[in-house]
Amino acid sequence: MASIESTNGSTPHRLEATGLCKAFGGLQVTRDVSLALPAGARTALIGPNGAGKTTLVNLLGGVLRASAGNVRLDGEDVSEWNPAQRARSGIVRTFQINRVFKELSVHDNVRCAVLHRHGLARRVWLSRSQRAQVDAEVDEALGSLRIQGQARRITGQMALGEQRLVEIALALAMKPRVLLLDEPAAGVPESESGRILEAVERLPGDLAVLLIEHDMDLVFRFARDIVVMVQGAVFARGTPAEIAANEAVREIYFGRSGHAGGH
Ligand SMILES: Nc1ncnc2c1ncn2[C@@H]1O[C@H](COP(=O)(O)OP(=O)(O)OP(=O)(O)O)[C@@H](O)[C@H]1O
Repeated sequence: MASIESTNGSTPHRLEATGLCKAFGGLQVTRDVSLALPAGARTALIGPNGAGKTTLVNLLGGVLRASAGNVRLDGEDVSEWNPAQRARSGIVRTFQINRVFKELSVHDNVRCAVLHRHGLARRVWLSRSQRAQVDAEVDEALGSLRIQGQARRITGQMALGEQRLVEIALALAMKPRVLLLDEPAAGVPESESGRILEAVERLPGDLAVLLIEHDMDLVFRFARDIVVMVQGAVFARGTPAEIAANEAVREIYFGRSGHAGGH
């Protein structure tokens, strides 16, 4: 795709949301939110329960339509695109809940995603070169998370933390330009969350990643930028050090003696 320059003449951001608004009935849950993720972004979105994080991810991924504002991918306006169109173009998300096929092997789960991306999901027969290409892409997705050794395991028999890695592998098999990681550590026992952190730390360098997460250890170890949402609006943004030192964030979000101060 040709590079489309933003209005100030610079290279466009991978993902740029401008002035997003959303209401459910009379409840305004997204208030004029703007967010820019350059290539290689490692941004965490945090905020108390009900702050509007999931709604924002749904607006970025196309599950919800904004009542105002727009979303651009590498400069192209994708605001009217549905989730499938956005995913095919590179805005890929994982979900808080498990979306893997539990009865399939890890390899076959990821293979489904690769076939889907190539429009081959309904094909009964693949040529030898298509099979080789699909298998190579499955190996690449598993390899980038270092779970190629688990390829033959039945996904439903794996620990929850390992299943989350399979989910991230499914997302990587879609060849994302922007990855929206929705609470990858949710429900995962602490003993396994280290593996999730290792995996997200190894994501491809040029991928723009937005992590929504309540686990502050993961957030502060992963993020180079943090966006804090409160009541549907961006309350603060900055580096982890800036957010940790932000007294208003500590009071509103973490509580006076909150966790952020410890990092
Ligand atoms: N489909 C919906 N209809 C009505 N209200 C909704 C809907 N989805 C979300 N909300 C409301 O919008 C607000 C923001 O919810 P959202 O799930 O985006 O917050 P969140 O920051 O992701 O919370 P959590 O951290 O608990 O997941 C909440 O008050 C929620 O009740």
